Amino acid sequence: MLNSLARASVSKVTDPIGRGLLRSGLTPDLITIVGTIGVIAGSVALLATGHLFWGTMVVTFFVLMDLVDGAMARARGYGTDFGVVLDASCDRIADGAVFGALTFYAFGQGDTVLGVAGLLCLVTGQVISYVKARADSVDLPIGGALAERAERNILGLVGAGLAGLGVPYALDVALWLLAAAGIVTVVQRLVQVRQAAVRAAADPTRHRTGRPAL
Ligand SMILES: CCCCCCCC/C=C\CCCCCCCC(=O)OC[C@H](COP(=O)(O)O[C@@H]1[C@H](O)[C@H](OP(=O)(O)O)[C@@H](O)[C@H](O)[C@H]1O)OC(=O)CCCCCCC/C=C\CCCCCCCC
Ligand SMILES: Nc1ccn([C@@H]2O[C@H](COP(=O)(O)O)[C@@H](O)[C@H]2O)c(=O)n1
Ligand SMILES: [Mg+2]
Ligand SMILES: [Mg+2]
Repeated sequence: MLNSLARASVSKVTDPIGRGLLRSGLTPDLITIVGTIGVIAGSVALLATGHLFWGTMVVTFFVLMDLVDGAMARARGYGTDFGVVLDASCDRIADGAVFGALTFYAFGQGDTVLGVAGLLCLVTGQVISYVKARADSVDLPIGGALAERAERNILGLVGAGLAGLGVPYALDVALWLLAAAGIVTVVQRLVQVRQAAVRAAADPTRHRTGRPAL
């Protein structure tokens, strides 16, 4: 949702940053990798150990680098196939680190209910993206959805940041909302794929190669 709504406005901020970083000799791939390592480090060292406020700050800074590598690719004039795969793979690793760390923290506190919410966020977040990737791989383009990556990161990080500031139940509310939205979004994406497949099957111009059932 935010991806389609906010992308153009966010680009007004990230595009000049991307141009500057490119001029300084850095590459989009390097920014993708540094951003991911930063998210992992912040998640493991701070979020997982209960330093929720500073963990949120550090992770947010590095998560935002994911918006800058694309801006650098645009400033350079082209993205690469490797960049597309690297960017999406690093997104999955970063998401796993954030929600894995919050889950670890919750279980470490003896809060099994919060831990289960964290696990649901972790798994549904990965599945939401996986369904889209598999649909892309069989040429079934699908549109936006309820809890895409930006929404997942914002909800998880705002919950963790507010909990770090001492707001009671902030993380519980955020993770349970996200777990519910995540489950709804998995179903929504599968329905979108089904509808796209039905449309494709009815399209006489679509090239059918036929696929061996492996
Ligand atoms: C009083 C509060 C105290 C608590 C403190 C809170 C502090 C901060 C709290 C929260 C802020 C969190 C910000 C997190 C922003 C996350 C943005 C983000 O994740 O964007 C990624 C998203 C998608 O990116 P991609 O296209 O690269 O990735 C695709 C995605 O992974 C798909 O997965 P799916 O969505 O399907 O599950 C894959 O399918 C696909 O393959 C993959 O390519 O980008 C967007 O959605 C763009 C819009 C983002 C809007 C975010 C608003 C952020 C706010 C400010 C931006 C300012 C920019 C400054 C840049 C500075 C850089 C250092
Ligand atoms: N290392 C990279 C990273 C990204 N790209 C290109 O940018 C697109 C993603 O941009 P975001 O702002 O959404 O991260 C990606 O699909 C690639 O086209 C790249 O080439 N190399
Ligand atoms: Mg990126
Ligand atoms: Mg990305």
